[in-house]
Amino acid sequence: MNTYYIAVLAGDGIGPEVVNEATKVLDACAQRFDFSCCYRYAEVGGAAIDSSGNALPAATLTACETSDAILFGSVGGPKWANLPPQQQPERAALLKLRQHFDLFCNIRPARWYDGFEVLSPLRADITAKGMDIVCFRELTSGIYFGAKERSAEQATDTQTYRYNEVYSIATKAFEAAANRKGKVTSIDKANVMATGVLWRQVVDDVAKQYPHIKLEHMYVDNAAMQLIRDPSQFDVMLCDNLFGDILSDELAAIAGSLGLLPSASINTRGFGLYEPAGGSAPDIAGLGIANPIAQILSAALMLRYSFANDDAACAIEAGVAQTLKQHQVTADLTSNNAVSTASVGDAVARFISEEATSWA
Ligand SMILES: NC(=O)C1=CN([C@@H]2O[C@H](COP(=O)(O)OP(=O)(O)OC[C@H]3O[C@@H](n4cnc5c(N)ncnc54)[C@H](O)[C@@H]3O)[C@@H](O)[C@H]2O)C=CC1
Ligand SMILES: CC(C)CC(=O)C(=O)O
Ligand SMILES: [Mg+2]
Repeated sequence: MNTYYIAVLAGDGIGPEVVNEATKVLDACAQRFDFSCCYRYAEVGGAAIDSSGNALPAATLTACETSDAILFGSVGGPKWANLPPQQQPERAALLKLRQHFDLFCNIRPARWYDGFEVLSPLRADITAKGMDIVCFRELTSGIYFGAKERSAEQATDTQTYRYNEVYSIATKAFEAAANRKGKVTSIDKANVMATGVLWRQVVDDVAKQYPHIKLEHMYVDNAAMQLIRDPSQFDVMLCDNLFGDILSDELAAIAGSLGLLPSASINTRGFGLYEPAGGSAPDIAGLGIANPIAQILSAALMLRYSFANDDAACAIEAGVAQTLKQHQVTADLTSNNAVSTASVGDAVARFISEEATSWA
């Protein structure tokens, strides 16, 4: 029987609540698909600052380095927002982990689900019903990692992209498109940014190796508008670090909620960190109402990308679709009869256990 070694870093805000549901679902999968999970729980983010003064303690890094994958909740919140920038949980823990493990490739799939009431006005628009998009975001370079300066009078962030960095993420996007609808939309701001011009040139170079893939370039401002106007026109979106961060929250809103959007951040060796696209949601933390689906679907991506267990990943995704269809949804997706975070996790886990025979 395979054992999957997983570092579990729940972090702050809703992190612990939703991570708990993801491990519940993983345990149901382990029983059904005959593997075992060895969890290495470790502190990260604001919680780690509070207990040890360090957002990414050495023991946490060791837990990650000795595991096959990281299941990550979220970090940050108002309690730590006034720390010096280098010590804040988002930079000192999350960006550091992304950089340490070279997790250059961030994958955020966003799709339309049936069956729950529409709170987002975008969901009322029939065009959103065709949405099935995967966003490939460059994750370890660009403006988040460039040199920064700040004085009382001015502040500077620097964006640098190297040919190889763009090449690597673009190749991942084209590979994905070859197994999907065969279209890549590359997002940039080449009309005003030097990095945008380089980005476009490199993507054109990569495209030459994929003659059957349709490539279109789109400026980011137009992309933000086109997504709302007609998300079904997109298949694979290819973005730099900043634009991918922003547009993926938009994807989540079109799908219905930030609580639906998972992410995989992987390196060339298949090692990955799996986390919801959203943050620690301090406004709802501790209330038992956070949507755990983004975290649960992130666990599915972990099974697919780090453990090559597509059957178990598909079972989770089917369980999520079924749970949404049966209107077992948290308050972000309905104005009446919302269920708790734990109830959604229970419903997905039950589906995996009870529908086990049909997945044999
Ligand atoms: N990967 C990470 O750890 C990230 C951390 N953050 C940090 O999280 C903190 C809060 O940031 P915000 O800008 O408020 O963004 P956020 O993503 O935490 O929340 C934005 C809105 O979406 C809602 N939301 C998010 N996830 C949800 C879920 N699973 N179920 C239901 N509703 C959900 C929140 O309640 C809030 O109204 C900040 O410290 C920020 O830096 C933000 C993004 C990513
Ligand atoms: C620290 C932030 C860059 C995290 C975030 O917003 C994201 O990865 O989507
Ligand atoms: Mg973000």
